[in-house]
Amino acid sequence: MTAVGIDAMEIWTGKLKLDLAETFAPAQGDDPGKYTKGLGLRASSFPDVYEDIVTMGANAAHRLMKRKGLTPEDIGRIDVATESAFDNSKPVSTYIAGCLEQVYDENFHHANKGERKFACISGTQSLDDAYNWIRAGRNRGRAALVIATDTALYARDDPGEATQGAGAVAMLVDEDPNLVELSAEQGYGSADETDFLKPNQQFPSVDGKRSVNVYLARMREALEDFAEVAGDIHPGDYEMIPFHTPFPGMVRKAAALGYRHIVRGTDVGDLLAEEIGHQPMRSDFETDDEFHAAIKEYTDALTETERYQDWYANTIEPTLEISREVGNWYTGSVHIARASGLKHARENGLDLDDARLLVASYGSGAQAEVHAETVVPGWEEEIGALDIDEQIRNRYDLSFAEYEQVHDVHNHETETDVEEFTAPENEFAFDGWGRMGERKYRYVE
Ligand SMILES: CC(=O)CC(=O)SCCNC(=O)CCNC(=O)[C@H](O)C(C)(C)COP(=O)(O)OP(=O)(O)OC[C@H]1O[C@@H](n2cnc3c(N)ncnc32)[C@H](O)[C@@H]1OP(=O)(O)O
Repeated sequence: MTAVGIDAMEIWTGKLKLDLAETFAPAQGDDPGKYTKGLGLRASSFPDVYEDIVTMGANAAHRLMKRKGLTPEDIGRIDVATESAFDNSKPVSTYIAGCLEQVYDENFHHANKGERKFACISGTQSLDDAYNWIRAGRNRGRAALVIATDTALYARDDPGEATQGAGAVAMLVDEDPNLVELSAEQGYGSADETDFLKPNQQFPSVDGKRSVNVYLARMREALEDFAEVAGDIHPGDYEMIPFHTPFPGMVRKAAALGYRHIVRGTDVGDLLAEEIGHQPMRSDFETDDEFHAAIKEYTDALTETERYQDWYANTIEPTLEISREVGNWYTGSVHIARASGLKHARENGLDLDDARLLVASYGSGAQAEVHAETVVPGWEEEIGALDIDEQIRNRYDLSFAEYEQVHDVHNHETETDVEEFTAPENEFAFDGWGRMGERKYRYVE
């Protein structure tokens, strides 16, 4: 079977930065440790006044096409995943194709375009769609462009405000990929949940604490389902595990639960039992409360072991480096986690040729999905082409008063006239409104 997977990717961060410890925490009257240690975040990215989900997605896609020497005729499909769409009918992919057509002689008239919605997991679902389209032999030798783009903004003073972010990830899905090959096996954990939703509103209604528990419950189901189809998982099977990362503290919780689950019945589980005792079993306790207290105590002890901490430092920590600087990008989040892990490996001289990744996606509402990926030779060159560190460094550092203005600029309910903080250059920028209320864009040299 020909390998199908991600051939190349590009990342585009919103060009403004809100420093959470230095700027946001003091204004909120919070201890900076809540952000840096508790949530695990240093900063959030925000779009400048001329940026939105279309410009960020189009800019990421344009860089990708330029670097790979592609023209619109090479692309048979453009799928955009977002939970920040501003139109219930016209998909963002048509806006992005329109932008790209300004800079290419050819057009995308024969490319299938769509928009995927299922909260943050729709980025991964769009990869599935592209994978299936190629596997079905419907691609006529062409590749698919998958773009995950979001402005993850919350209402002012919502607890979620600490985890905001904005950016886009563009991925080229093709046969014989140069980055990762996707596995056919997938595990799902899916249920009708009311934890985070936007019923015809821009900013989410969130039950934050519940959303954390729903994430963990669905992720556990997905892991169990994946093991059913792919076989038992050993902690040594996967070099890295990129998770959906709304904030790194969420992944800290998910990783501990995942590890506890996968070591059961393994040699690693036996060694841990000698050190901290066996995992509590429900049948040993009279009540659920007693059982849950014992599980918490066991998990706390587990995360203190050197064995767990080594595994976490190698398998999880590298995937969180970009996220700590940019916040939650919803649909793009798990894809920056993958890029972050691979970038760390390249910078530290790790040989990941043919290494396996376990990729764990999540979307509120709620669904988790787990699949495996194989890193393919060529990955170092692809990852080495990313300039995300430079983009992160070059962001304009907002004062709190400026942050308040920027939040208003992107709030659909408020009208405010704010000067741009950075100057667009060689990129697409928002250019005002059309006669039917559509957004217009231009390429700025
Ligand atoms: C949205 C998606 O993308 C989909 C999902 O993944 S859903 C799952 C994640 N949910 C979200 O991201 C929803 C949006 N976020 C939120 O609603 C909120 O940010 C939140 C509920 C996650 C946390 O908000 P909060 O209640 O204000 O924070 P709070 O729980 O007090 O503090 C956060 C952490 O910092 C710790 N902390 C607080 N102050 C601290 C300090 N000074 N030093 C160190 N740690 C500190 C807390 O103990 C807590 O850690 P634990 O959860 O491990 O106990």
